[in-house]
Amino acid sequence: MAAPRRRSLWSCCGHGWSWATRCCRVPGLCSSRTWGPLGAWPLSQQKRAAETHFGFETVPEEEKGGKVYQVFENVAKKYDVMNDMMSLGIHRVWKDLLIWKMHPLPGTQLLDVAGGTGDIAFRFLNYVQAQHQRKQKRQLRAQQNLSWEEIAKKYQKEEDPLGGSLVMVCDINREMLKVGKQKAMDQGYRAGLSWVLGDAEELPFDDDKFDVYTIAFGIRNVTHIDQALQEAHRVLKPGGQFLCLEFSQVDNPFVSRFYDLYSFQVIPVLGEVIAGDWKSYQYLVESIRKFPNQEEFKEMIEDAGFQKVTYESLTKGIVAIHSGFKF
Ligand SMILES: COc1cc(O)cc(C/C=C(\C)CC/C=C(\C)CC/C=C(\C)CC/C=C(\C)CC/C=C(\C)CC/C=C(\C)CC/C=C(\C)CC/C=C(\C)CC/C=C(\C)CCC=C(C)C)c1O
Ligand SMILES: C[S@@+](CC[C@H](N)C(=O)[O-])C[C@H]1O[C@@H](n2cnc3c(N)ncnc32)[C@H](O)[C@@H]1O
Repeated sequence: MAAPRRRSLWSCCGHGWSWATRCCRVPGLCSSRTWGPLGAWPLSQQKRAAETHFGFETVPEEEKGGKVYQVFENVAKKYDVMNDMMSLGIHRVWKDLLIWKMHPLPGTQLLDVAGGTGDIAFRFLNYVQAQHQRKQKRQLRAQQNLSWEEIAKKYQKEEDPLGGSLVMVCDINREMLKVGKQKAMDQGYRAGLSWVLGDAEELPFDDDKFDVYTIAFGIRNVTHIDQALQEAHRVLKPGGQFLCLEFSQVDNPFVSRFYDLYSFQVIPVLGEVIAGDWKSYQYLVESIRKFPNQEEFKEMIEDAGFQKVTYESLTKGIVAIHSGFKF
């Protein structure tokens, strides 16, 4: 069932993200004439203008999307190098673990929301390709009368090295997708990969379409997390899996002290030195603190209709992988 559309005071023009050429959430960029000033709405509705957080700042809900957009527009070009520097490469291990947990089989249709510069998508493609090759080799070895040369020939003839797997990277930010597409070209990823501009809160896909939905370090930035979770549930096929990799709550007071020190004293400095952007990295560490802990987020996933919801904390709870199923 499709989730109902929300209506905000500064309502989106309704273009939808699948074809909009401008970001409706960035103030001043939306070309639609359907945007209206607050005064155009009845007073009773104006009073209900909800507030949310943007890091430690309190902002009207309608402003958060634009601010988040600007953060990722600013950091897009330095995003990958920043992640390696800030995490000393640990983010790569966390992302690998997400794919191992998914254990996708050839033929899997994956939707990677807030996919940014494609790290999850590329790992998925590597994994399914390796799985498919292993499967082929096993099948061919079973035909014992074939020589190794014949096996090699058959193996080379195979047209789809992914065994029908597909990954759709969906992100709200044009600049992040641009960097991702360039990376894909440079690294030779072409087959089985598509890029779509879209909002996690209003996904431009039909119901029951994907086997797996992933969101890595993305959901923390979404204004209405409950809405994004409902959308995840809607687009998954029955039996489909939801997987989320996100910062979480550190479970050890000693680690927590150093973690805070490193987060607040080192990360923004690195942001300034490497990306020339202190504020975006200040937002990163603040947004981590505002995100629900492992148990609270588990409940939110259950509230969206997912079943068998579990989580695994990694690196003392610095991040967690949550999993759930649509039945
Ligand atoms: C704008 O929004 C964003 C921008 C982005 O570029 C990325 C994201 C989303 C994030 C990712 C895709 C993941 C990659 C990014 C990060 C991991 C950065 C966020 C980092 C933190 C929240 C801090 C925690 C970092 C780590 C666990 C990575 C490893 C770092 C260290 C071990 C620190 C080493 C640092 C030094 C030696 C420098 C000196 C340190 C100090 C003066 C402070 C004292 C610190 C320590 C003694 C060590 C720190 C200890 C810990 C952090 C605990 C680790 C515990 C265990 C391993 C058990 C995005 O949204
Ligand atoms: C920290 S990056 C994560 C990128 C990638 N998943 C990774 O693990 O490296 C967060 C991404 O979330 C995207 N994002 C933020 N709000 C979004 C929304 N409402 N819908 C879709 N993507 C969103 C940003 O544009 C950004 O690319």
